[in-house]
Amino acid sequence: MSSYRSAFRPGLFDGQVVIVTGGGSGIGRCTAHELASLGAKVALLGRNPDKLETVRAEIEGEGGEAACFPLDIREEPAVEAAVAAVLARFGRIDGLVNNAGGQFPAPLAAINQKGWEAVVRTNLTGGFLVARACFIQWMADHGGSIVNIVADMWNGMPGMGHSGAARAGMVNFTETAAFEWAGCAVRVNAVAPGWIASSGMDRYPPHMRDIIRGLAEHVPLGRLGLEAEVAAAITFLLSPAAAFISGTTLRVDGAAPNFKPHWPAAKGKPAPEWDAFPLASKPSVLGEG
Ligand SMILES: CCCCCCC/C=C/C(=O)SCCNC(=O)CCNC(=O)[C@H](O)C(C)(C)COP(=O)(O)OP(=O)(O)OC[C@H]1O[C@@H](n2cnc3c(N)ncnc32)[C@H](O)[C@@H]1OP(=O)(O)O
Ligand SMILES: NC(=O)C1=CN([C@@H]2O[C@H](COP(=O)(O)OP(=O)(O)OC[C@H]3O[C@@H](n4cnc5c(N)ncnc54)[C@H](OP(=O)(O)O)[C@@H]3O)[C@@H](O)[C@H]2O)C=CC1
Repeated sequence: MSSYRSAFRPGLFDGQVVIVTGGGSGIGRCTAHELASLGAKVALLGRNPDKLETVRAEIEGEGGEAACFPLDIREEPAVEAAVAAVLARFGRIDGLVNNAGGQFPAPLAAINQKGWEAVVRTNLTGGFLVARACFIQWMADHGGSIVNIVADMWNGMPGMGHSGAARAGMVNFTETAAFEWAGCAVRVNAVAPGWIASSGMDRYPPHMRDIIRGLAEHVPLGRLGLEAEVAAAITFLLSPAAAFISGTTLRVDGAAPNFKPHWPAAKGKPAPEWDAFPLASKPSVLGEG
């Protein structure tokens, strides 16, 4: 019996198979737990096999079913082989959570071609390759739902120019795929997290720690988001509740892009009303673990 307290009804994804890239940590791990708690069989994709295996064991320890498929999403043959392996193992693919991603912080002038391409391939090309493989190998004939995780980098993001460009590309890919693949009953949406207290926050260098700790002051809701709050948005978009939603990008950001400096954000980092995932990452940079 899963300890995950999903807002969605038990059994919602019974019999379904969902791929979660970047499923070995953070938002991907949390989403994998939520989907498994709702009955989905989860295919965990990521580079580090040990991280994937840990999450697989967690899910199976809670009564769910999962399997690991290590790969680098930037490598087309590996992506095609992993999707084929998911089909060989589970026999179908109903959903894809294109979550793997990340970047290194650097000003534009300090990013060389190799670095630019490493990040663009991670956050744009890789997502395209996984979506395309799922579409060609299964969804074109059987339908499905794809959720691409992007980032709240609207109007540019200093220090994240490579990632912001890739995420903008992924939003546009989402819009085009939603149209091209609609005739095959494939819905394609994106979720744009704002600042989320995930394991990812501990991957930034020490000189950024004070900046990260101060981010909540620029969020109208006065706090960072939870991994489970992103997972819930993803789960909604995968679910039948979103059957007429395709081509959209759902922001999960506490209204951060609406912040204006003449008006204070909510004070005191209010406790979330709903904390679905007791096992969520506790990023040390935020002093929570
Ligand atoms: C304002 C505060 C925070 C705001 C948060 C904004 C919202 C977003 C949040 C998140 O996304 S949380 C997720 C966090 N997780 C990560 O970011 C993952 C960590 N990053 C990585 O794993 C890697 O950077 C990568 C992006 C996946 C790329 O990995 P890869 O193994 O392919 O690359 P590398 O071999 O490490 O480097 C390749 C190449 O890139 C250049 N480069 C790398 N680091 C830097 C740097 N610090 N400055 C400039 N250039 C860099 C360089 O050309 C590297 O090649 P070599 O020189 O090593 O040959
Ligand atoms: N936390 C936040 O505030 C925000 C996060 N996001 C995005 O949400 C997503 C999840 O981030 P989060 O959980 O916070 O951070 P994590 O760093 O914990 O998760 C990123 C995951 O992506 C995987 N990954 C990265 N590159 C590759 C690759 N080339 N091939 C396969 N897997 C890869 C990593 O696995 P491995 O280590 O095995 O490679 C890791 O599990 C990312 O796309 C992130 O950029 C967007 C906005 C804000």
